[in-house]
Amino acid sequence: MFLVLGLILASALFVGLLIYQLKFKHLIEVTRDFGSAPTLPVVGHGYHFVGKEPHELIIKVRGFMETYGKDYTLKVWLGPELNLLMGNLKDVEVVLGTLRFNDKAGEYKALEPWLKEGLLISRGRKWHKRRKIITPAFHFKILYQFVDIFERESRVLLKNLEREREQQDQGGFNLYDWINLCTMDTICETAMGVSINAQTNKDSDYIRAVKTISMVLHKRMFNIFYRFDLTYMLTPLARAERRALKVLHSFTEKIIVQRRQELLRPNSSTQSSDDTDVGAKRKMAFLDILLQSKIDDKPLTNADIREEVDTFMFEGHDTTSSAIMFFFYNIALYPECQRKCVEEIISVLGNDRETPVTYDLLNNLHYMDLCIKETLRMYPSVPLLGRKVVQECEINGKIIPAGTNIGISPLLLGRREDLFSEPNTFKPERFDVVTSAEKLNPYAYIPFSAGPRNCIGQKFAVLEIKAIAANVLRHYEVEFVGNAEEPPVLIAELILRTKDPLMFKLKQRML
Ligand code: HEM
Repeated sequence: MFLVLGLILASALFVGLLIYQLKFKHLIEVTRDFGSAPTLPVVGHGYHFVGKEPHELIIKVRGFMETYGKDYTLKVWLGPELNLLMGNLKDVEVVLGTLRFNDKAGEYKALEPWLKEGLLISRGRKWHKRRKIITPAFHFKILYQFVDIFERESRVLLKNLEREREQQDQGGFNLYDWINLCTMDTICETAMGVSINAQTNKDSDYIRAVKTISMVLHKRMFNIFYRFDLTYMLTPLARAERRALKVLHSFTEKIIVQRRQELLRPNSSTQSSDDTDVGAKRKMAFLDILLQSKIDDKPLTNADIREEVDTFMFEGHDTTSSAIMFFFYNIALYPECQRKCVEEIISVLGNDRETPVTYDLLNNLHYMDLCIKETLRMYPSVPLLGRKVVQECEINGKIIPAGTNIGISPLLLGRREDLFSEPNTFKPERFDVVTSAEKLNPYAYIPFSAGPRNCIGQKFAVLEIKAIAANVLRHYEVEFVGNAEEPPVLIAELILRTKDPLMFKLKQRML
């Protein structure tokens, strides 16, 4: 009996050692010199994070980087998974500035059921070909006509805000929810050419499904029980996700089929005759461009198009609403900046609040540009970028083993004192290339990432933020309700959030 038990134990030990020898010994050896917090066998650094609230994680990781990071590099073992947080700008440049690190880290996996292999997650040749055909969809001619949609949807937002203003009490109200519905309407119309009227019907199946997916992404990120597919699949949350996905996918699919049929009709209003005509006709949605695109001489299938349209829906609304909310938060805290924004809006758009914003007018809002840049430095909508190392490689003399997840944080970089003076103070002028003495390293300021895999929607996003912010500021003085001395407690999900909603009060502005 004891002999059998002994043999089983010895075999288990032998297998364990063999796995260690084959898989981990090399990893441990080559990464020995990286900075690291105290670690335990098997769980690695995992025990530091167990039982922590989502908002405590940023504080913990930032503290580890400050205490244990070497050359702004920190090693974090989560069980058998090796993660490297990188903050050395030369390393950041290698990772983001080249196509060697084109694969996304494990964190993005939770998005796959919805986005499949859309541009954000795809890699290699597929990513390259898709990026090439999607790039013209962000041509200025296309963006030009989208400003009409930004204008129209921000007017609906104003109606909702006016109702809130009339009812608001001392506690103010949660501005984010309304902005989020507005950006949802905007992206739906620009991506698919249809309106879901989220701002007037926030209980539609589609909106509820998007909210469910956001909740799923949050839980999968922070709850260890939901992290592994095998255990996750059996939970009620996974069932809720499957139901939501059915709603989201069938909605996009239906629109694609309809638009395809419309485009086949002779004299279709969105049909363009040649490549250069992209956007020349009115109301060309991203979807129309994808329907007319070819890869290797073949048109894209409905499934191909769906993953890209769904990617726009995901990347194109929470990111911008997070940025708009933090923009209002900052200019509410710094009334002088709010005053300058309004002064500029009046000088560019005039005194008549009904004058619609246009592409050219928005491009003349230079001070607002600086405020948006500074907002995204302090509160980048995407707080962490992740890449997977496919083959062992060297980055500036550091050996990085295959399988490592590399994390680069626009949030941590944006708050570094050695990169930005007074990093916790809102100073839009630092981005003024004419007057500012601060020299900016392009890899220190990366809210839209950098290099070939940067945000394809950057210009779209800035135009939309400006359109919404300008229309709101023309009508209202924005006031933050809360303790202005205490910075908001942040949660670094896929999109940056605050632990508690930021509350605002609006006052009618006298022009
Ligand atoms: C303030 C708003 C926005 C911010 C801060 C932002 C930021 C980012 C960042 C940091 C990435 C790189 C992600 C990574 O490497 O993991 C990215 C990628 C992407 N963004 Fe944005 N984004 C914004 C708005 C938008 C909008 C409005 C759209 C579409 C209409 C969009 C579409 C995309 C797409 C498709 C990608 C993937 C690009 C690729 O991998 O080739 N984004 N964005």
